[in-house]
Amino acid sequence: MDSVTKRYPDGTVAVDRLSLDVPDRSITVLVGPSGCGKTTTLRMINRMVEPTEGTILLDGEDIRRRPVTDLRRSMGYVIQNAGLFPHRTIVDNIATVPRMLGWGRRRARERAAELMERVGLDTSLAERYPYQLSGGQQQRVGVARALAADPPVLLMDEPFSAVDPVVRKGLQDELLRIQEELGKTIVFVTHDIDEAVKLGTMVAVLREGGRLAQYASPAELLSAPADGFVEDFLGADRGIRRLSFLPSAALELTTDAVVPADASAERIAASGARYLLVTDPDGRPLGWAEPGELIAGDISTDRLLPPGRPFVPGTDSLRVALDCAVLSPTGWAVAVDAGGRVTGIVSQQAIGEAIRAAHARGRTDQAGVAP
Ligand SMILES: Nc1ncnc2c1ncn2[C@@H]1O[C@H](COP(=O)(O)OP(=O)(O)OP(=O)(O)O)[C@@H](O)[C@H]1O
Repeated sequence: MDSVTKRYPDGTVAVDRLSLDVPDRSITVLVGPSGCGKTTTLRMINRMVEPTEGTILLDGEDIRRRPVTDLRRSMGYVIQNAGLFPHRTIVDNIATVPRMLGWGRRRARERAAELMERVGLDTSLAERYPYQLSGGQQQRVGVARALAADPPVLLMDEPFSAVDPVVRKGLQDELLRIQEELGKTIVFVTHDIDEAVKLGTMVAVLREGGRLAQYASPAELLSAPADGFVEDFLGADRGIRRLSFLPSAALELTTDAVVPADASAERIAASGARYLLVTDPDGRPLGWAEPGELIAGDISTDRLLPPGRPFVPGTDSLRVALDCAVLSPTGWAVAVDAGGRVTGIVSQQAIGEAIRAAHARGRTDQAGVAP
């Protein structure tokens, strides 16, 4: 998208010289306050709105050179409240585009059933009408319908805004999974920065007047907002949210204070730690105790403090590790492997040091300083 401007006939400049390079097979999110031109931008991509100036290229070709019907067929479109046809059943809603493309009824219905499964809908809902589905289910139908003809591009305009936070999280997770499986190029509009940061490979923050404030990856956005507008828009806790993009794999774990429930008196005394983490015979965490409270060979679990939520280094972020440490009754986070067996513990202080080190590395990387 190269220096694209949309001026509506009444003079409103909805989008002002917007240039964006949308990467293939990833999710690009357009985010910003109400009226900043997100929907207009999205609709210029499928030519529901024609730009006043500038060019939009798809695979290097100016979209104005493609017949509109052809262009739209290569782009699934999902809107808020799904926009389903109320008098058609779910399966017929999903099969709409394949039928328009001349597919036989049976093949189109089979495709619809396959897509229902893909978006997490029970196929027993196929013969219902949209009003007989919950908002979240309708949104899933909307996604399935947009995917029906297997378009390479999906345009999504606030698709999950009308559902409650729990359903919304489920829909977001589902979209990330679908994207990973199908490798679609998705342009996603939202006014919710948390949704943008969660879903986006790249995030374009727009400001009033349809101007681009910043175009960056979520991690870059949170660590280096371009200006005060972006910083305000990101909200107060961006420091913590940024930790979601830092891995916990490099945390240094210690096992000195990890003891099995049948530990000897020498082992208990040898740790020298203020708190010991007691594990069961399989190595799973049972709870915390002070060494003086433990009787060798007879550690009764009902006297232990709860172990707290564990984290999995390599899978979980530093944000999760820090959260585990903050919630732990001892201030130490418990690290486990995929099977839930303790691999070590790490203190809040050590996590704090790892965060500082990661930030320092980030600053060096941004400055482009050679080691
Ligand atoms: N058909 C139109 N004619 C005139 N002005 C319009 C038209 N459509 C949109 N606008 C104006 O263009 C600006 C951008 O609108 P747009 O819908 O693209 O914003 P948005 O960021 O998607 O907003 P929201 O989050 O509220 O949906 C707004 O000021 C809007 O009032």
